[in-house]
Amino acid sequence: MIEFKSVTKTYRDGTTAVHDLSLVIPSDKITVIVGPSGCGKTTTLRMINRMLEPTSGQITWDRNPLRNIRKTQLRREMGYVIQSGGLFPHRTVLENIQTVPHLLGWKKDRSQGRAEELLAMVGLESRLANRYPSQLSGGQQQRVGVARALAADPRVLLMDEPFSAVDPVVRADLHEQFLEIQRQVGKTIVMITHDIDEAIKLGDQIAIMRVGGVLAQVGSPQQLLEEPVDDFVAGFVGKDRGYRGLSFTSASGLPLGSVQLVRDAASARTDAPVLVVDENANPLGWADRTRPGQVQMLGTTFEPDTDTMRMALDSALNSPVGLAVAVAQNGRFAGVVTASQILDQVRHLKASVADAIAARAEADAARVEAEAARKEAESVRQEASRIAADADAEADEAARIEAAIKAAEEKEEQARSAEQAAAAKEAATTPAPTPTVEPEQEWTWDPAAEPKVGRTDAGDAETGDPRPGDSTAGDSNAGDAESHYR
Ligand SMILES: Nc1ncnc2c1ncn2[C@@H]1O[C@H](COP(=O)(O)OP(=O)(O)OP(=O)(O)O)[C@@H](O)[C@H]1O
Repeated sequence: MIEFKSVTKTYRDGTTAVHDLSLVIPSDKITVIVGPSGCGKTTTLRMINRMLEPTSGQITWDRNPLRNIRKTQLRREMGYVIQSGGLFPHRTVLENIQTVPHLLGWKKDRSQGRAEELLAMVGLESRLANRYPSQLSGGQQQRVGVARALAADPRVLLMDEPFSAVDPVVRADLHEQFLEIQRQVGKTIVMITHDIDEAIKLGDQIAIMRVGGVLAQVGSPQQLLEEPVDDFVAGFVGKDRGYRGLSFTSASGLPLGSVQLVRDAASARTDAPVLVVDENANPLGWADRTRPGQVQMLGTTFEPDTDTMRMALDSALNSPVGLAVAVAQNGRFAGVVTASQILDQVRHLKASVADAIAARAEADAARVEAEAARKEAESVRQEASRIAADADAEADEAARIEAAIKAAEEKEEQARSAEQAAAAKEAATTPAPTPTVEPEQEWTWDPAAEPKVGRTDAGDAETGDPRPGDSTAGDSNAGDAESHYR
């Protein structure tokens, strides 16, 4: 697999030939790069064998950056075919084909054997082996170019407009041959063309580029025909893309009807179409209604299991009675179908394709929504775990503070105990202080306030309080008075 990752190529004069190209070229398949003149096709191709280096981005081959692979090694493992073959004019056909084996130091016998083998593979007669390129037709030169590119059995084949210099008939022939070779060798092929028909015919995958070196769409031929992403692609794949699209739809689901079969056209006795068949029920032609006993041409037949709707429609349109004749693999008559039945089927399939596309679009939208929801959930989860981490940190901090408070209280308690112990010690060693006598409170006597009952001259009977002015009180009861008024 070759992968372009956001590759841009800007030439020294400031021309951006390829802009931010991301493209996967799968192994063992044909990828065709197609687009109008100057859209960057050749620049893209030349970056694959490092004839040009990207200005930015990266190209990998089986996940290895191309930058890490030596150019000489790269070019041995990648065959390169250009317009008109690009053959060396002073070397014969065989010598041209042996170019890379010669560079690799193969023994003469081996490289000559390989060249002869390839000559046959590309459909050239051995008598052409010693001719020079100028003695070959354009198509023959092109075949030699392909043979030369395949000589050292490279893993990748890069082809820059390989079939553009030959006429349409030769080109169609070369296409068939090329597809047959690919069936045999199964290389990873990257081909450039500006011809969308060629791209549709040959490509497993087509990359359409627009001027400015921007990839417009990549997909299978059928995808491009049925689901062009925009007007540029729709315009590029052509106005008759609906009809061409039939080439990718199998004829297997067509409803097949029956007709009368006869061995002898003369035995046809009805105005309805009658098919003349041989002893194995292989169709021969239609009984001619206007000339009894004569057989009208059959036109083309189709095999529902292997042929396409386009072939079935061709068969119906070419039929003198308007019926396409379906045959089994062994050629036996299988049934008939009209052009309008074929078109009904096509409309039905198109509606299913449209439904499938709509369903896919809905599924894509749901996937995008689910992805957004997943991202949202992820960010909420991250936020929650951040909050939890903060809460943990706060709890740690609170525990630290609590421990500090406790430690401080313990210290205070210790200090208090130490103070008390010190005070007790001091008290034990200090003599007891002499009790101090408080000065007597001044007393004024208010005779009006004195109660009238229970009073004796000796003092207050109830309280025992001495009367002020009692001259003996201060002398004989001095201790009691002190404790009383204190
Ligand atoms: N060496 C160069 N220096 C400056 N600009 C270049 C150089 N080579 C190509 N270009 C420009 O880069 C752009 C892409 O060229 P490129 O040859 O890759 O396109 P292309 O699609 O292969 O064209 P075409 O189909 O005509 O061969 C064009 O505008 C071309 O003029």
